[in-house]
Order: sequence, then C-alpha cells, then structure tokens
Amino acid sequence: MSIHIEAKKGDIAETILLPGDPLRAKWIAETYLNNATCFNKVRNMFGYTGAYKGQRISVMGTGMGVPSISIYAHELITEYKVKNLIRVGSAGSYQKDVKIRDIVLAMAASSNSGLNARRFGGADYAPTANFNLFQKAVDTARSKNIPVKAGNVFTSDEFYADDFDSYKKWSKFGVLCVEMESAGLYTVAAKHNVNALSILTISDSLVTGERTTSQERETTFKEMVEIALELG
Ligand SMILES: O=P(O)(O)O[C@H]1O[C@H](CO)[C@@H](O)[C@H]1O
Ligand SMILES: O=c1cc[nH]c(=O)[nH]1
Repeated sequence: MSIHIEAKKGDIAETILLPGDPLRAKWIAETYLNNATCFNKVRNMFGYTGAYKGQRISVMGTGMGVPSISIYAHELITEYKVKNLIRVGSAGSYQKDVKIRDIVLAMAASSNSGLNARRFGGADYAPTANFNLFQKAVDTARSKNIPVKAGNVFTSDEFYADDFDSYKKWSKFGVLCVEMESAGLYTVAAKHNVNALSILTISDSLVTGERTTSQERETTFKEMVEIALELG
C-alpha cells in the first residue's frame, strides 16, 4: 500500500496502461481484460489487473496534469516495481494534417511544465519515449493496419491557455498535438530507469475547432488501447 494506491505488493503487473481518465481505465478493464480485479479505488483513481491474451497486465487512471501522473508513476515504479508505463491519452491537434481520431506516438514531449523547469534549474531536459516500446508500438500498429503518426508532442500545464494562438509557435516548429502528462511520465520513468511510452488519440483540433464528446473520449478510443495491450 502506498499513499495514493491501496494495492498490495504483487497486485500490479510489470506493464500498465495509464489513461488520464479513471473511467477509461474501467472501460479498458471491462472490455479487454479477462478476470480483472480492481486494485485501487483511492480517490476513485480506478486500477485493475487482469489478463490479455494470457499475459498479466494492469490499467489505472492517472488524473490530469504532470503533478498527478508524476505521483502515480513514482508510486507504481518505486512501491510496485512496474517496469513498462504506457499512457493511453487524448490530445488536441496542432496540425492541419493531424485529424480527429488519428493516433500519435509521442517520440518526445516538449513542455511548459513548471515541475521540470524547477527540477533542472531552468535548463532544458528532453523527455523521450523508450525506444523498445516505441519500436514495438510501430510494429504492432503496422501488423494491425492501424495508421500512426509519430513525433514531438506538447505537454501543457494548462488546458485553457490565456492566449489561444500561443499554440501556433509550437505548431510551426512541428509539434503534433497537446496533452498534459507525457513529459512528466517520461521524466519520472527516466529517473528510475524504467520504460515509458505515450500513445495518444486526437480528441479535438485547435486548428479546426472540431471536438469529440467526453463519452467518446471515455469509451471509443479503441485502436490506441489495442496497440498498447500488445506491449506487455
Ligand atoms: O484523456 P487524458 O488521458 O486525460 O488526456 C488529456 O485529457 C485531459 C484534458 O481533457 C488531460 O489529462 C490531457 O492530457
Ligand atoms: O490537453 C489537452 C487534451 C486534449 N485536448 C486539448 O486540447 N488539450
């Protein structure tokens, strides 16, 4: 039992899927896992362990933002010995050709996170995906005929920016989309020498203004989950 997770040692698999939304975690467990048992209800941050194609695997919500995912990633790694942390999140597109429901593999995560700025004394650290997980995700997507895009994403501390157009600078420099956790996840994983990857589904577009509903974000982003489940 850790401060934010009530699971016993051994209750959590070495590989875990991490959606921001705990109800997406519940949906993943109910839809894909055999014999899933719930290991966490603290703060309603639901976590489950079950089997997928005979492999033991876990899924748990992380909440929103770098501080929240950093807490859960830290406890999962240090208290529960989790080795592969795979975020399955939603993101807003920064590019015309990154469309609603496209899947983006986050090779790296630029950020305005206050947490990393403080951690590295104002210097730039480049949070990056684990190469083996990344390569396996690309191969899995190819074998399932699921098209993916890959590149730099932006991890923001804010969902509602004061200056909406500020995203255009990142867009101009090739950043594909915005979300709120990957830079934190990659940094905590690197600190503890374990593996992390973010697989994102585009839920809305800052370019066109289109967006999906919260219900769709909870239960219909299947393809990224089907890629992630193969990475255990
Ligand atoms: O859908 P999730 O995984 O929560 O990811 C995105 O959605 C939330 C904002 O709506 C932020 O957590 C952002 O990163
Ligand atoms: O952080 C996020 C996630 C989805 N869509 C956004 O615009 N921002």
